[in-house]
Amino acid sequence: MTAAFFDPDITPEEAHTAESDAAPAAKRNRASRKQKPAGLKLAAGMQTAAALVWIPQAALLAFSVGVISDGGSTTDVALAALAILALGIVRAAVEAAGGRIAFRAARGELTSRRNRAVAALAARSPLDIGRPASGLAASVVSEQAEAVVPYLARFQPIRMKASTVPLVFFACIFPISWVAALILLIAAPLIPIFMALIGWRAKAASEKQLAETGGLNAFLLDRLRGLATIRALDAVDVTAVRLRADADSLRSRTMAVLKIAFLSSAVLELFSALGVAATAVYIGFSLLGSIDIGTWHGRLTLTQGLFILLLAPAFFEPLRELSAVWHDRANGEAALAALDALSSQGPTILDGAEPDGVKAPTTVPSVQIDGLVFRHAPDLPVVIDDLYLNVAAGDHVALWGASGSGKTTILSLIAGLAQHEAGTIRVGGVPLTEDSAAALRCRMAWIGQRPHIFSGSLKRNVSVGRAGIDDGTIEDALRTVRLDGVVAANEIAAVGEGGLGLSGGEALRLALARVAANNDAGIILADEPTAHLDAATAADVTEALLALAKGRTLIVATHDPLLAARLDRTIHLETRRRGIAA
Ligand SMILES: Nc1ncnc2c1ncn2[C@@H]1O[C@H](COP(=O)(O)OP(=O)(O)OP(=O)(O)O)[C@@H](O)[C@H]1O
Repeated sequence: MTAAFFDPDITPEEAHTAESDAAPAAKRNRASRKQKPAGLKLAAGMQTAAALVWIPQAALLAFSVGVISDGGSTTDVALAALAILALGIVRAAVEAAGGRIAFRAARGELTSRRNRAVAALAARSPLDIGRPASGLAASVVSEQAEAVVPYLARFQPIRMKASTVPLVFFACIFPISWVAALILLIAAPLIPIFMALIGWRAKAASEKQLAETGGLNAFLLDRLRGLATIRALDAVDVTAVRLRADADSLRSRTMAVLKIAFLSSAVLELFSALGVAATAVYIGFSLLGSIDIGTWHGRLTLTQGLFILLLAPAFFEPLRELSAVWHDRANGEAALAALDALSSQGPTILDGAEPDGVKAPTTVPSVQIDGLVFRHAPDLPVVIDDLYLNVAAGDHVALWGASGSGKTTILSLIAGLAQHEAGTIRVGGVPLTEDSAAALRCRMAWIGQRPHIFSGSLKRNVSVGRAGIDDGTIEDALRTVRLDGVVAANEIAAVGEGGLGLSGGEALRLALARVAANNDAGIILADEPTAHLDAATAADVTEALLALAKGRTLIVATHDPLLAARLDRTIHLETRRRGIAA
């Protein structure tokens, strides 16, 4: 059993992924999250090498034109033409292979960061009020995270290209003409300077836009869940106005990001066009004989001039590509930061990084609590203070106390859903620790006040993705809780989201069926199972629960005197802090 069993916002599939590496992933440090995938370096190297192939191509092209202008025939340049073609093919192949490697590496990196974020979310304690809103988490993990791929697959290789290729081209041009080299040298640095200035603004704008998107998603999901309440309180218009305002704000943030993206492209096009034009003017006048400075030896020849002219646009090409992907960087870094924020540590459930092979008790477990102390956060007062509790194997007990006395908290602590501050909890004699929690939780079943029902068939709702639960077991479980006649178990969409189509009592019986299908659960933890039910339905649920609890340990937090009276004993909790030895 994992946190996902208790967490309505995590699907069984996510739970399965998260289960394997929840805690270790959550504990990885920030530095490791900043590492870039290894394949990207290779891809960047290949794309840079492909760009440099243009140098011999340009040299051969200039040489061929020079030969023809000196009266040579096309056969004199046939070999050069073939070499240009061959180099072109090599260049295209290397570039395509580099692109493919970069894309694969980026997708792999995104998948592992997504898994890390989902694992960290699954490991967060359900008692943690600082957990990210479900809509925000869903938006970051599914939608915003996609911005990581273009950032890693395009921006990273192009950045390497932009920092290498112009320097090599400069080194090729400088020995021929220092004036042409000087023109490029003056035009080139202006581009990164302006790009950096614009980039800072772009990143800030992009972060704001992503935050706004996440906020809007969280708001939307929250309000959709509470649609009935909103209607009942006649707050539809207010909600619509707020939604419209949020959507407007998102629109203006998106436009701000786009404005900056267009501005950065315009700046770059301007400087690269000026650089190429100035080089062309210089070479043109040099060839016409109007200018005879700028070369190291004599006047510029046609071959030399053409070679420089062919290299000049290619000199700016990587910088132009950099501009095209510049806002990928802003979006990508903002998405990485958002994923990292989801993966950041908060209060977690007990779930060890490397279970040390602790064996859960094979017989029906007892629960023994000694000197338990718990607070929800370091700056909050203690909720459970020095609690002693002894529940023998097979015992059925009620936790009784005023609202706020800590009944739900105690059940959560027994299930290891939060870390206690002091004291020990033993389940079947095994101390509940990071290492033993996962194994011990496999022996527990939880019935919450409002069990989360997933949209889909009853069968899927009973099995919730757990391995080893076959159709026969599910049908038996539904029969045990007398749900078999309510809706067809196999029907794909038998139940709507949040249990739509089931009454409150039926939803609770469905939660009981989940327990009935779990033969390993030696302890049942039930949190106010009869709350919100009418007397007849509460009696039904009580009967079903008691039938299910035969031969198992049962701890029920309840305010229901009829339910408490049916259990072996009642443990009274004082409101606030002090527990009673039981
Ligand atoms: N996630 C949380 N973060 C901070 N404080 C919390 C959190 N959950 C509960 N509390 C506080 O802890 C105390 C105990 O809450 P708990 O839900 O365990 O009480 P309870 O006895 O189950 O109440 P009820 O009978 O109303 O369900 C309460 O004062 C409550 O305000």
